[in-house]
Amino acid sequence: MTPAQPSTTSSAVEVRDLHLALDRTPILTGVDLTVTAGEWVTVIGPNGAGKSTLLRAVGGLLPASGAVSLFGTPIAALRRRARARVVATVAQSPVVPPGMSVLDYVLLGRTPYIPPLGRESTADLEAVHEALDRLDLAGFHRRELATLSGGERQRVFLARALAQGATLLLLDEPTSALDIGHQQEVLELVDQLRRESGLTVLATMHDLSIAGEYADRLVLLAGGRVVAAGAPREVLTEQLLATHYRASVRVVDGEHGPLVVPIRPHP
Ligand SMILES: Nc1ncnc2c1ncn2[C@@H]1O[C@H](COP(=O)(O)OP(=O)(O)OP(=O)(O)O)[C@@H](O)[C@H]1O
Repeated sequence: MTPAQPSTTSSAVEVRDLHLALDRTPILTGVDLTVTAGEWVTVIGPNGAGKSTLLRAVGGLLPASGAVSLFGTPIAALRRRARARVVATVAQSPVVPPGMSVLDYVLLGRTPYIPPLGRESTADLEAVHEALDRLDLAGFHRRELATLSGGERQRVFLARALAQGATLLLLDEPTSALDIGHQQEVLELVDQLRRESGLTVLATMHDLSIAGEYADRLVLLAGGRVVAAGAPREVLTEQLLATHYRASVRVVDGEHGPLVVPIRPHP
């Protein structure tokens, strides 16, 4: 099967009336979501809202009823290798194979390009080293992944996704373990790739100010349903955040979008 290409349609992700249950518990109910090619959409929402589950369904990692299409092709019609060339996922806590080096882990991102029973090519190794360089990880390639700090490991997970060369990145809280400097570095890099290579980004985030600064649109998920969607200014309102997060916040104007400041409710 020919991998879906972003040029065939302007819609990168199309989710219609998605219903998903885990262990017979409904987790997502009637979710609609569209991400245009080249767009950055971030799903926000309180703990347990269903954000990770939604990303996993979009990546074809969980069966769901309703329709999920990537670049105009129903996800069920994309075979595993074809899908891996289109979409790369950075999960919240990926499984780390014991004893695996950073290089071998990032090389897993090249699996869709390596023939069955074949070996990696020079181009595969170049892609791996380029991804490591871009994530400030040059020199780490021989290290055992398990010995890295949480933030270093999170950058390795992202390096694997970049090495995969997919046109759609699904990032589940990609900066949760990063210090503020590496947070900015990683998000700026993703944004740069988006501008240079037309990458499409669907992310989840808990830091609402950062979510609003980088995303074109935000989708607020609560109780497995979309309760608000639109430009950051439309979604990051004190009222919506009070209702759905039960949080006391002030929203102030920032240079690149609204900034959400938590205010202690009962000083
Ligand atoms: N196998 C399962 N069986 C039943 N419920 C599950 C199962 N896996 C996940 N859930 C529940 O699904 C809900 C949504 O989980 P999910 O991880 O998608 O939420 P989230 O919005 O990403 O949360 P967080 O912000 O805490 O990471 C949670 O209430 C979780 O407990």
